[in-house]
Amino acid sequence: MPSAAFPSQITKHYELRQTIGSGGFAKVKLAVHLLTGEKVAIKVMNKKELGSDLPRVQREIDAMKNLSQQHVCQLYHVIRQMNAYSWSWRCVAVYAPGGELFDYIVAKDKLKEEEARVFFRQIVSAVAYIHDRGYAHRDLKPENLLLDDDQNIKLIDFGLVAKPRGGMAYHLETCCGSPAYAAPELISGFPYHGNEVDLWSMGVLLYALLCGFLPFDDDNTCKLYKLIQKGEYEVPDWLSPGSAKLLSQLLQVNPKRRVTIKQLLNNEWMMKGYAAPVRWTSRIKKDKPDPDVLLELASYYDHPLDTMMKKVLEWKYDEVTAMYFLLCMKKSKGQLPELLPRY
Ligand SMILES: O=C(Nc1ccc2c(c1)CCNCC2)c1ccc(Br)cc1
Repeated sequence: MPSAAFPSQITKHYELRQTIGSGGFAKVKLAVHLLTGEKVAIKVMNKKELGSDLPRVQREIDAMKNLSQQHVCQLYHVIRQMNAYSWSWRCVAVYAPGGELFDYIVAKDKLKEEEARVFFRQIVSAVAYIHDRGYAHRDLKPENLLLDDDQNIKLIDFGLVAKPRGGMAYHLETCCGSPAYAAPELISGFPYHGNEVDLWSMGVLLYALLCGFLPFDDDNTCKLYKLIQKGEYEVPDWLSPGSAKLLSQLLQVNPKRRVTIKQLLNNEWMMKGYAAPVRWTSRIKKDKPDPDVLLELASYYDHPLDTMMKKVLEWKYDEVTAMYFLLCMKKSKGQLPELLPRY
């Protein structure tokens, strides 16, 4: 156990604040990065809650290290504490002051089509990006979609992500995710394709955004599964014909008839009021670090610029990676010249 004399890696770089989320096997705490003053979220996972599900933690961390996009929650720093008897992981990531999209929908009852479209375009952007990188999320639901301080979507919780060997063509055998958002083929136990499962969950998500309740809902899980496998749901009269049509394209029981993520990018409903298809490629260029931030880091660590560039490009998700991303955040808020203390 770290003592006051030997501060843990966490307290060396972060000031822990209140718990902002907990559930399942993880707890999320708000924290402040001491050097930049930026707020971060720290997801604490330990063996006690996870049981032997260490692979799930490893999957989530590996996925988050490979995913960097404007609508995917950015991982900053991974701190693991292992001893002979146990282990714990702390993932430092973007803090989302807007909280969960779930709470936003509950507070507003349901969203107008125009507002739902803004969010859904960002969700499609995030999913198109992770699918292109060969990942299926498999647990898409409003609780795993957070809102940042500009009310932009940040996708989290890659604990159930699947990166089948050879991209998305392989069937995934495991059943997972949250029942109300689970695709028929997933709950039937048949082999399924992760990307098709994600599209079904996005249909349930869009329905929840537009209606304020779920298309398939029953307290009894078996009855819920039967409803999902039948694929019949209520179409409230406030839904526009365009919304109803898109929902029918997403909530197709036969995954081969379901709309694909690429078709969604310029789908008629998605394009209403917009001049361009959904932009899904990443605006974050990890292979070309920001020169202003590099300069600030090189000055702080007292390294030549090319040495600092090499250290950043190792992407170790240590304090250097955290400093890089947090200084990028400060630059985006016009605060970069605020010099870091020099030792
Ligand atoms: O910011 C996060 N979560 C969050 C959840 C709920 C709320 C917030 C953040 C904002 C604080 N008020 C309560 C509402 C968050 C960020 C990254 C990760 Br990984 C996991 C959670």
